[in-house]
Amino acid sequence: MSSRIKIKSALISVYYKNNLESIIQLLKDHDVEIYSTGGTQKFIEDQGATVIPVEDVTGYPSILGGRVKTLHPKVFGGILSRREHQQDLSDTQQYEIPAIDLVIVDLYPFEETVLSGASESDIIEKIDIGGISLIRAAAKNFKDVTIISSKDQYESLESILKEKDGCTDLEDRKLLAAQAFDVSSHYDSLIFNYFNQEGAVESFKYSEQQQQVLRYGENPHQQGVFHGDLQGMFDQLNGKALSYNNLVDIDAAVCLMAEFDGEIAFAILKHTNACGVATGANVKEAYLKAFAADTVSAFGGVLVTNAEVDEAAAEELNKLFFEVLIAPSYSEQALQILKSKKNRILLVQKIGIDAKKQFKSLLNGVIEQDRDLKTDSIEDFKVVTDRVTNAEENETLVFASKIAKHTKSNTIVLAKKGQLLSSGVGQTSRVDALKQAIEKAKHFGFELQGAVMASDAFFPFPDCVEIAQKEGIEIVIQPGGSIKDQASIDYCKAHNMSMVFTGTRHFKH
Ligand SMILES: NC(=O)c1ncn([C@@H]2O[C@H](COP(=O)(O)O)[C@@H](O)[C@H]2O)c1NC=O
Repeated sequence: MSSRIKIKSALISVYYKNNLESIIQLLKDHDVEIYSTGGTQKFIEDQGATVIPVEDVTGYPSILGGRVKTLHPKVFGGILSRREHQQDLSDTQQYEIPAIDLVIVDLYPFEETVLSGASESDIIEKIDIGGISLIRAAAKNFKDVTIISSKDQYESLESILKEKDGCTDLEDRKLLAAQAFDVSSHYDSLIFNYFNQEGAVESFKYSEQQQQVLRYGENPHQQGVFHGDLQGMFDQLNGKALSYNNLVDIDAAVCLMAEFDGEIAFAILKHTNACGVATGANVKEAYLKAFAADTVSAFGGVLVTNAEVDEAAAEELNKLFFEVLIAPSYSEQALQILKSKKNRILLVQKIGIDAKKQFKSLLNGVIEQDRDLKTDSIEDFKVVTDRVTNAEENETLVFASKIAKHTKSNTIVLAKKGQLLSSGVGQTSRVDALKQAIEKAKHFGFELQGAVMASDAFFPFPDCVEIAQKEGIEIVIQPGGSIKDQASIDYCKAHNMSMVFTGTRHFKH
């Protein structure tokens, strides 16, 4: 079988007409017979090309407001007929069905319409039926037909036609068919998810059309790929390619930093946990306070801030060996300083995370949950002791609870005004988490008198408040909810401590 096919006829039906001009010119140059639908036909004719209206083939006008225009045996017969199949040949001859060698479609913009907040009826009208059918038919018959299933593929069609003198090869057509089924299945997944917002149909469809191959997976002998639009979220200004672990840490860093709205903050993360977090009057101050919490763990860390990195901050940051820095922007001078290390990954974060759901593969499936979008605020506080907290203490409690929320369970966070002192992370018991936090804070020279203690989940026993009180910690924030809450409350009351309940647990597994 000769795999190279000369394109003699094309059906073009596209929503967005732009960038089609050079394709039309090429088809004209190769004397390709062009069939087309209403708006597309007009656009092509304006380019000076002759077009056969699809109505001339079907014998029907476009009806039902455009819901039916190409859906006809004379169109689909011309696409689906196998050129070397006797029965197909005699059928197409008998019914005078013209062969169509190339199909170019750009679908109605369903996703764009949903995102625009359009009404349900407008959204329904943007479900393309004829176009998707053309795409699937042409892709099925890739042995004989070339399918261009989106405006994003015009450039590749142009180069194939130029390079191969108006012809396509089997490999081209098969690859384009795979791309076509990618387009059609992605389109249908979006429609399904729109229809199944309440989850009535027990099925999971997650579709991403972009991907980035990562430096490697969790370890160098594992391969890794990110499925999604990384470039839409970050500009990488410097450094080596991102790895799987980088992305896991970057995600944790970005989620933590999203908690700090309206104040300059800086965080240093290792293996998804913060080892330094602080707010400050400027990035340099916030960084130095964050770094002070653990000058050892910061080595090789993932750093994040929510304000422009200026020269003063960059000079300090440059003294540290770190893996990744994420910021909304960098001054020219800061960039010059930070780019001095060629492997150092510098990212500009352009947008936040707007996903409402989280997914993870486990066992032989995928687990899904709502993202934890609850940030504990002073309005949530319920003081359960006689000693109440003042405004400044409340601010520190909010600060500490934000960090606890983004730290692996079990965690205990110790903080003073706008500064993480230490935390115990991912421990199998809450007491161990507290002991780890106390030891770390002391190691890095912090005085615990006046510090607050935040816990991601309730205290099952009064042991943590006892240990904390003996270290001079007098203010505690926790969700509450243990059947033994009263034991911790009684201990706090007996020792003139304050205890605040938030009512929301923040486990992070
Ligand atoms: N109904 C049909 O038979 C049909 N055939 C093609 N389309 C779509 O109509 C659009 C082009 O329409 P026009 O050329 O009239 O601007 C394309 O996005 C194409 O995918 C159709 N429209 C929707 O289903």
